[in-house]
Amino acid sequence: MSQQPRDSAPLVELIDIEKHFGGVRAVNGVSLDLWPGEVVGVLGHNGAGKSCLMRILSGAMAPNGGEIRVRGARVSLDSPHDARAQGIETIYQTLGLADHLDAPANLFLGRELKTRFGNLDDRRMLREAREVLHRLNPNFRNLGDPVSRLSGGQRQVIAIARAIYFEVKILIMDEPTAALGPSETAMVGKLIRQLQAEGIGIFLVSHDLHDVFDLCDRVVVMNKGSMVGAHRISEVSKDDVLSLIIKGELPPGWRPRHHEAADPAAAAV
Ligand SMILES: Nc1ncnc2c1ncn2[C@@H]1O[C@H](COP(=O)(O)OP(=O)(O)OP(=O)(O)O)[C@@H](O)[C@H]1O
Repeated sequence: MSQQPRDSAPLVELIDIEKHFGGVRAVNGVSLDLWPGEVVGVLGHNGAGKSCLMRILSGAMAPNGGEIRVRGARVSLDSPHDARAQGIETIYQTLGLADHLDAPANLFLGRELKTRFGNLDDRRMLREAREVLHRLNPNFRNLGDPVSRLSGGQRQVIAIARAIYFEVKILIMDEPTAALGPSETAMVGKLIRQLQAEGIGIFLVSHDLHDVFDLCDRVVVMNKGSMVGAHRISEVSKDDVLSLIIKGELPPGWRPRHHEAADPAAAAV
């Protein structure tokens, strides 16, 4: 879990974000921040507004209102390109990999390295891909195979490597373990902790409470477009979070669990 001191600016602040579709308030005045080295779980039923909020942060959807600040400065994220320029990258559940291409080609897809003569620099892309993939997983093999032949876990490694290579600061991960078996889920968990140790902030959109309690420092819960809870993971139980997801409120008489006092960052939430 993150033990980063909280004396710097947040990596990102979403302030009073609004998104409407006709009468549907998909995102209703949501404010949320993310700090370096922090993993924040974003939870909620289908239709709660998680995807819309994350799509707004990834530049894929324009909000109707609100403000986004990256490292303290107000930004306008009019496209995924704008978001990437701010160090914000999204790994969707589908991973966005081109199945017929190999790992290096996928890592550099759309951002290929060129020689000084303007040709594709395949040798350098292979060398750099090998370096970053092996840093994440020393057992990564089959760099020349189309990624369709790789396991779900290896495919996740490529998607994460792509983010790391391009120096992402804020990573949005959409259900990263939904399609994985137990050992690959554990490997992705290890990767997430590695990213966290490098100071990357992660929004983890998930329906899996086990993953959330295993990996996240904080959890935010959305219900019908509104944020109904934002808690350090140490102060809530799974039942508390389920109550927020289902009823939009904590159980009657709720009190924070007490062992969060051991976490020095807790006081700053
Ligand atoms: N392009 C769109 N046009 C109209 N309504 C939309 C659009 N995108 C989302 N919505 C509506 O906005 C609300 C929030 O949807 P959103 O996809 O953000 O929920 P979610 O919490 O991500 O759900 P899921 O877990 O199913 O992805 C829903 O009522 C949804 O029907």
